[in-house]
Amino acid sequence: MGQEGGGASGRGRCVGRLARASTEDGPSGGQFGYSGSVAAGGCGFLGEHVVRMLLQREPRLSELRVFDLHLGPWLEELKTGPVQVTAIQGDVTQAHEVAAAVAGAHVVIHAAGLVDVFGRASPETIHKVNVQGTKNVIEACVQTGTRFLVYTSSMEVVGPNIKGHPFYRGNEDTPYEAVHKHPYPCSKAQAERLVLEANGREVRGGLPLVTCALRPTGIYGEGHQIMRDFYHQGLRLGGRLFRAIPASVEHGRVYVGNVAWMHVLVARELEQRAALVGGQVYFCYDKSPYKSYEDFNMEFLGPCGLRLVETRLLAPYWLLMLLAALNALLQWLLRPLLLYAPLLNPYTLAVANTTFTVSTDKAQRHFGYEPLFSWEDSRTRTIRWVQAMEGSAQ
Ligand SMILES: NC(=O)c1ccc[n+]([C@@H]2O[C@H](COP(=O)([O-])OP(=O)(O)OC[C@H]3O[C@@H](n4cnc5c(N)ncnc54)[C@H](O)[C@@H]3O)[C@@H](O)[C@H]2O)c1
Ligand SMILES: CC(C)CCC[C@@H](C)[C@H]1CC[C@H]2[C@@H]3[C@H](O)C=C4C[C@@H](O)CC[C@]4(C)[C@H]3CC[C@]12C
Repeated sequence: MGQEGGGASGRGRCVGRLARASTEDGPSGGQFGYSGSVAAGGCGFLGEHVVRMLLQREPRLSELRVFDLHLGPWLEELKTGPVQVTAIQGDVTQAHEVAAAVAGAHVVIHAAGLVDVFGRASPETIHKVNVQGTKNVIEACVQTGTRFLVYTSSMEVVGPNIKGHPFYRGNEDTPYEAVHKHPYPCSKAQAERLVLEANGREVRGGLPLVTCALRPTGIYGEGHQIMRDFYHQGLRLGGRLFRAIPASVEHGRVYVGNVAWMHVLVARELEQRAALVGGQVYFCYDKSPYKSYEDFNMEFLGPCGLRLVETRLLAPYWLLMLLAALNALLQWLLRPLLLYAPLLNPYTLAVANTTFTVSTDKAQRHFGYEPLFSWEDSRTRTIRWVQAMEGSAQ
């Protein structure tokens, strides 16, 4: 009952209102009732938006458990509202901590993960967090009787592939040769498969588990670390960024508020539409324009005082490939001494240089998704966030 520690081991740390997080609670519908949710990874970039969206847009919610390895201080402000918010510091790789956090909840939104395409973490760690962590979430649902699971997958499950084939305005059924080598997309693909295969498994209490996976393209918005990095880099370079990738290479981007909304909506609809939505994948999309990665970033960084300098003649593609290879070599050589993980490496260059855009209405057809934020709103909110950043030129 109300144990500080949040988990059977006492390792997971509960802050805020204490809640029962023991695996003895029994199947959902128990103490926390129909409307208890778990947001795993709830303190990350996307996770924070999911948490806030659940509190704003899910009137039936009575309890929300925010489970994360690193808890954010902003959770404190949520504790005065009508919903019981319980912050649980825990690790998805620890099965007992996950089971304790999930027990008795109605639905789990699993957005915890290691997002690393820069070589910061080892392939083993990426696998452990993204694949073993997801296995633990699934097993926790099965053992404790939680019936509904929404998994944050990624466009990277599909591509871009190692051959650099473009995926142009594709949808969930578009044929594409998905071949991965990098640990991050490999881990996301494996985890997504596990989630989809778990659909229909019998959970404690005898009812079937209902799962689905959402595949965001590159998410942007308030809290986006790479946008922050580009902005600060631009400030250091005297208000300039240098174009590295041709403007003709298009990237699918989606606003974080719309990705969060899609998670909340599908979590709400999973029960009523289990037969249709269970076991399905959905790209996350909105009305953000198709542009190159750099031109898209300039939609926000431009109004904040940065300009994009054309350098195609100065930096031809072969030179970028050389620099990317050099960065990879330096990373390997320096590893025993320090972590060298620049944005440019052979993998990020290949992704940045391959068109990947989606055009679909599957989420609209299956569970009534419409973007909550227009492109104009998404742009304004992101610009305001950049302008408010420390060291801002504004
Ligand atoms: N950012 C994007 O553009 C993007 C695009 C597509 C999919 N995704 C997916 O969305 C999810 C969230 O990504 P994000 O961009 O918010 O990343 P993020 O790093 O900001 O958030 C991930 C959260 O997971 C938590 N976490 C990491 N390891 C954990 C562990 N062992 N136990 C518990 N919590 C742990 C982190 O502390 C963090 O709060 C990820 O699964 C990612 O693969 C992100
Ligand atoms: C030439 C370089 C300087 C350009 C650097 C840009 C590069 C760091 C960007 C370009 C595309 C970005 C990825 C893309 O938006 C989608 C995803 C999927 C998501 O699941 C994780 C993040 C990721 C891989 C983005 C990472 C940063 C990338 C590669």
